[in-house]
Amino acid sequence: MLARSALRTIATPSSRLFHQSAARQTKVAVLGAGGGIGQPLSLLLKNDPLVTSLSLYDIRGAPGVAADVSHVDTGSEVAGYAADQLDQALEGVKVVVIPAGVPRKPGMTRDDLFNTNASIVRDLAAAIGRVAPTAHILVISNPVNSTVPIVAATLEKAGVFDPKRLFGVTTLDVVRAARFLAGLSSVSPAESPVTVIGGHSGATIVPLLSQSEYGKKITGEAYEKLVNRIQFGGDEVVKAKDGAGSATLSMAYAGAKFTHALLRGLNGEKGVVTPTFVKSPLYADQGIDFFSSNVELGPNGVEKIHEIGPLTAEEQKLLEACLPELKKNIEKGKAFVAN
Ligand SMILES: NC(=O)C1=CN([C@@H]2O[C@H](COP(=O)(O)OP(=O)(O)OC[C@H]3O[C@@H](n4cnc5c(N)ncnc54)[C@H](O)[C@@H]3O)[C@@H](O)[C@H]2O)C=CC1
Ligand SMILES: O=C([O-])CC(=O)C(=O)O
Repeated sequence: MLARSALRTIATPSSRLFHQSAARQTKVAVLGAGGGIGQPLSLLLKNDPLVTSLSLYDIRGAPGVAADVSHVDTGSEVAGYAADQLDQALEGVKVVVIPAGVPRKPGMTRDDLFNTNASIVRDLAAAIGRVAPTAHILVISNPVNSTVPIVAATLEKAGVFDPKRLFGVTTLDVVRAARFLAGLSSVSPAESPVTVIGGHSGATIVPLLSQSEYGKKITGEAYEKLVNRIQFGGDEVVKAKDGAGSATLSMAYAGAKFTHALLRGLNGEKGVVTPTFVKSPLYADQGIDFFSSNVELGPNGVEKIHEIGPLTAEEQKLLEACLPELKKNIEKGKAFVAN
């Protein structure tokens, strides 16, 4: 019986194949779905053929967003959940994306968001640990360098932490790097991918331009400017929005892009590699146990953490500036849960 339906799947055209893959029940939840990122992210996930069911939660407005998005004529089912329905929203989910929390205003650092967002993320992580302990968790809420360790420590406390299933979403840095480099090199961003390592804030964002075909051609002042723009791209948007928040649309795009990459890996596709902030052995000997580098995604989440490869003297200097700040951010997150 199983074999016959599998054969039918292979024989059907691609639109049916997507439909048939609905049988896998890849249910994705967005926590913070009513917000500036959450709304366009929900729309983009509704359009992802690998998402078969979408569960939208927020303390405000998620049922309305769900009703709206549910009319889009793609195959997935959509449900919205109100403030007191977090547990229902998490039932049976395989992937949880978290853009819940406050964004920056001009003059603030991401770390200034810690006081508000740390407890939001901790409480959501505790609910995931209770209701959906085997879900893959994608953290967007800032400061990512601290919120990811907060989720890890919360799950650890509950006895359900699996480092293969926790990801800080640093994809926007990768998206910006490719876009900015493409502009300088007069090529399409698809031709100018850049690996970005470290964390997700200012000096902790380390683009490895020397490992990119077009990036290695950028030198001198142009190199300094490009690195600075990648590291402080978030500030560019915060300033332009002038008090109305930070990146939402490009972040929704980046969040949907990373979610799709993870779903491809979970579905067994080989060779899906992208930077993400995970529990990592790369600098653990220096007390830095979370780090973003290229990670291969597979059926269990993190399949393989890649080495960072050869660095130029300039990149080595960037990394030296990154590590102490990243360490402080990680320790702050851990201490919040421990105390
Ligand atoms: N990782 C990254 O690259 C990026 C991260 N961000 C971060 O994403 C977060 C969200 O940004 P925006 O969507 O612009 O903010 P927003 O204020 O527009 O939306 C946040 C949403 O979270 C909801 N929320 C608050 N507490 C909640 C809780 N306990 N449970 C569920 N939902 C809750 C709010 O009701 C709101 O709808 C911020 O922390 C921001 O700094 C933003 C851009 C890029
Ligand atoms: O800059 C911010 O606060 C939001 C963010 O993380 C980004 O755009 O990279």
